[in-house]
Amino acid sequence: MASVASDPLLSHQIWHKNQIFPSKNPSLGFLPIPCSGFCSNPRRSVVRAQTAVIPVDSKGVVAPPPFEFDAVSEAELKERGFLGLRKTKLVCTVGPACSSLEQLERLALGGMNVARLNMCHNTREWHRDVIRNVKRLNEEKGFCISLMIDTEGSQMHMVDIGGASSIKAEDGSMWLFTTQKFEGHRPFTVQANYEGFAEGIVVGDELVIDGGMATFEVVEKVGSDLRCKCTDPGLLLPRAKLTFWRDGKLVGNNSDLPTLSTKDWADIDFGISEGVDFIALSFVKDADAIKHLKDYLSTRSSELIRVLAKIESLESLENLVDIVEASDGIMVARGDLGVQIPLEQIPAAQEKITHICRQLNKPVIVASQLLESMVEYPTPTRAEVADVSEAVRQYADALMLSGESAIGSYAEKALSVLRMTSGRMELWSREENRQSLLTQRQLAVSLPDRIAEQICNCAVEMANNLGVDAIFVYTTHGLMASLLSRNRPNPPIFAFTNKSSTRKGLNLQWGVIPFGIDLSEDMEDNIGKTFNLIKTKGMVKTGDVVLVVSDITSSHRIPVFQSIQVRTIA
Ligand SMILES: Nc1ncnc2c1ncn2[C@@H]1O[C@H](COP(=O)(O)OP(=O)(O)O)[C@@H](O)[C@H]1O
Ligand SMILES: C=C(OP(=O)(O)O)C(=O)O
Ligand SMILES: [K+]
Ligand SMILES: [Mg+2]
Repeated sequence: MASVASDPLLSHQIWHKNQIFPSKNPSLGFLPIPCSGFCSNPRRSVVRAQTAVIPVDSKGVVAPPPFEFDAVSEAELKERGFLGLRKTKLVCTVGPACSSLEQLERLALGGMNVARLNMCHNTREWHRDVIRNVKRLNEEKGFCISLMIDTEGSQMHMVDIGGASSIKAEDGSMWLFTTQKFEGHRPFTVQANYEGFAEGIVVGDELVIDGGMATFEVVEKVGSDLRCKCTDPGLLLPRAKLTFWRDGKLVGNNSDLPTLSTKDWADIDFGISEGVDFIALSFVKDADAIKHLKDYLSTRSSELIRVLAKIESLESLENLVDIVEASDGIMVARGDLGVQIPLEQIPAAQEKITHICRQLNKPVIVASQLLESMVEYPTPTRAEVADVSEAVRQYADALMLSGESAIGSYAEKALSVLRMTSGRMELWSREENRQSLLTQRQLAVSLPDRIAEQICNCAVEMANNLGVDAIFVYTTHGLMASLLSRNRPNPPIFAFTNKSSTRKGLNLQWGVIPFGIDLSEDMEDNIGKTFNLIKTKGMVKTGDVVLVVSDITSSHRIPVFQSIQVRTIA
């Protein structure tokens, strides 16, 4: 079994500055683990990952790999032991600052599990190149990075401001908010993107820019335009969001805007044709849009594409449980949520959303402004580190970088802050045995599903009590793996699946390391085969103790449907 002393996280109780921050002393590394292999800058890499060997036959034809694993998890396991494996998953938004093959590779080595493409920005051709780069890295270098597209959605916002990066609105200044189209910039005039933006708005209403960057009062309606006086000075940024408030409540026409615009559907078709793994739906209002998109995907794509609902509007909060039930996962999109609800309500909303997701067994991503200052600066604020820690303490499945990776100067470093901070908080939660404090409501209704759920709950209790090194689960659609993950066990969950979409989907789930492998009907055969492969790769060794959970039909001679076994690696 992995001893405490062999676990770098456990044996180094004191947070060492050089784990995140580059030392001024060049002899002290950026990270505790030196880099070898294909990373060019040793100060920037996290783990040694070896290039996967793709079998090629005598005619040069590439054979399907018999066993797909994640080179980064493999390296992390060898370096840090079972308990040192990171459980919280990391999502990076890919933008111009990190889109080259080399930059993506560095993010992959830094622990990126999912690459997110925000379809609000850039062209489809640009996104296609990124998708192909990520797939190439997966194939050639043995990474397991899933791909997510995030729809633009419909929202009221200002259009560009004639190329300016911002405009100052002074206290008491008068402005026209208009739907007229014009090129360039006109003083004290702002173009809104949506013709009906002023419908239902009355004199005296408050117009808030970007959730509080500046505030105006509506003083006159001029046709479909609004004349407004600045009451709280501030900055207007390109595409700044517009919301109207009356008596402390949101008013206006956002709800008339479709969840999926024509452009969104075209982006979704693009995602299907490029074979993405997740589609994140912006400004979801209710479960209907999710169901509609899932139906559409089931007829258009042979592989399962998972649909994530972004909770970023008042309406989505009102229909939260239905939305969580209908979707394959959730993103707490705090950027726009902070435009639609008062900022001080976001922490409670986040905690509630993460809790409901765990109860309903859906993965949840906490997103936006986690390390916002790192877009410009090489160190995070203490408050940002505390925010990241809080999301990990709440057992969110994943954390997301937005501008920090898309346009920031310190993408890899921001990723390493997420990695080190989450590792630290996971260790603390284990030491405090915090997962046992969380009671779970029963999910399943049918007897087979209830059995699966109970097996997973018991398996995790056993795994924690026995202190096993790892949990192995054999799963076709990922249900058993996700039910194990839901219990947030101490040991890592190695999930073996024969479906590529299951492997990429499980990538977003807390504590799950997915492997691709051919599974047979014979469970003993599967167990023997995976033990051998994992041992050959040096990921387990003789004497390691593994708790094995399976839900795949065994051979006709021994029809085992679900089982828990504790095995020692021979
Ligand atoms: N594909 C891209 N091309 C260009 N810029 C991008 C891209 N993706 C993201 N960005 C930039 O990164 C910033 C942060 O990304 P994100 O949070 O996803 O978007 P937004 O700020 O629009 O909500 C964006 O404001 C945008 O400036
Ligand atoms: C993640 C978010 O969505 P987007 O970046 O697409 O606005 C958000 O609003 O927090
Ligand atoms: K978006
Ligand atoms: Mg948003």
